[in-house]
Amino acid sequence: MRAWLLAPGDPSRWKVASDVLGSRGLDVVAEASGDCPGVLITRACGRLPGMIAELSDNGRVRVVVVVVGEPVADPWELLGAGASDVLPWSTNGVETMHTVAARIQRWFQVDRLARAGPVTSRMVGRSPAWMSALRWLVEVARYSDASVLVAGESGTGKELAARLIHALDPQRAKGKFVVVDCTTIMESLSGPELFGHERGAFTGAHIARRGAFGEADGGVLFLDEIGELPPSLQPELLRVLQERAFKAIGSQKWERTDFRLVCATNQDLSALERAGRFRRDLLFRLSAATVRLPSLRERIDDIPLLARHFLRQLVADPTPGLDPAVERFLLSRAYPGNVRELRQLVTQIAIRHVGGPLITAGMLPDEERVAELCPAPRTEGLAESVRQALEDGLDLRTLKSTVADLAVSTALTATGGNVIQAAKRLGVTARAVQLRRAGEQTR
Ligand SMILES: Nc1ncnc2c1ncn2[C@@H]1O[C@H](COP(=O)(O)OP(=O)(O)OP(=O)(O)O)[C@@H](O)[C@H]1O
Repeated sequence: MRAWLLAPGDPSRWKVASDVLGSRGLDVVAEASGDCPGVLITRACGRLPGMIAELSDNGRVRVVVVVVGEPVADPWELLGAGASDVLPWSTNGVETMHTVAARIQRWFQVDRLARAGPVTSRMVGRSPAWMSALRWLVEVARYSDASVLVAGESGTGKELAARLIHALDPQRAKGKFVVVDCTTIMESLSGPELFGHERGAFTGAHIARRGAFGEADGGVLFLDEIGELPPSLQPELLRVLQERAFKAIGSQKWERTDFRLVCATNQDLSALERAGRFRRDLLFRLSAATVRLPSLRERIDDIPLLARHFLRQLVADPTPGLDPAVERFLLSRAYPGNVRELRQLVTQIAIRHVGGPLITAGMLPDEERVAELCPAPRTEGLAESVRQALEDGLDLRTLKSTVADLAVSTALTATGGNVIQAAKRLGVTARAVQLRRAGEQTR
């Protein structure tokens, strides 16, 4: 376990810190490196956010910042710049450095699980956006018992993530994983799916049934589409979470239950809360830890990897490879349905494969092939914007430059800030992207 340690202009603190880290089994190097986590010990100053952004490669490398002297006024600024944690240097630093060492050791454990665990390997991906979500997921699942809110667009793998939390939770893995889709819960019957019911509790209740709260005892209760939970059931859920007990419908008896709650949503729950459609106290309770799964747009590097993974599942040995043209095609598509949509597309392609070592362009579904052969750029919206801009008096030069700025910033957002990928998408050099971005920032 290697970690770098910097304490600019402060050799005595560097020595104390390196002794503690060394005593905890960390191999300390005195030069920053992108290959391992690091520690920066420094006084707070205006240049600190910039330094952190550089050392952490904008959050890709984990860096603990230990601040000497006055506490930093705004630790959020440092976290925003990419620091993984910000701690004050205690009187002699020893205590602080033990905390730092424990944190770094935890990261190594998390990384090992995220990279190579038999459970995590079900979730495919290696892009920075994906790895950072996965690491956080593993950390939350393994080292806490908190309720987790998994947020992300449709098809990004939220249910898979919830199953991963169950499998990685040392306390709950042996218990059940109980799924309830909140869109199917009926308000009028006060949620028999959740509470269960006694025989004869309502018309049609011919036999007693156990509900999800009882079934999930000792395991994980996964509430999918939590934003759709009927308002009348929201205080009831909160009560069960607080009291860890519930009554089945038609029963007078309290039943104890102890489950871990994992919820998923593709909606903005804070917006629902502001609109009065979701209880604030419940929202706080559910989102003790929030894991946001990236869309496929934010992890396009993972597309070939995912496509091969699905092909392996669908076509038995020998699994065909992807012709470069097919790979290019897969990379060029938009996937509003995210990983699920990619999976469906690969399934359609696999059906057309009748043998041979490669998936070729001819195996793409017909409409996909047509789109590939005669790409028809969608320009209706663009034409309207250009008309509007000309009406507003913009000349061609300004218009061209504005469109180029927009294209670069959109491509950068879509690739999670990856200049090389953005350049590939735009068909220009990485330097051109950097220059335009720098131009934008100085304007
Ligand atoms: N990282 C991944 N690796 C492998 N398969 C994945 C990954 N993410 C998603 N999938 C697959 O994509 C499909 C959709 O995943 P899942 O149902 O978990 O998404 P979701 O976000 O819960 O969707 P929805 O919002 O529509 O409920 C599933 O077949 C799942 O196995």
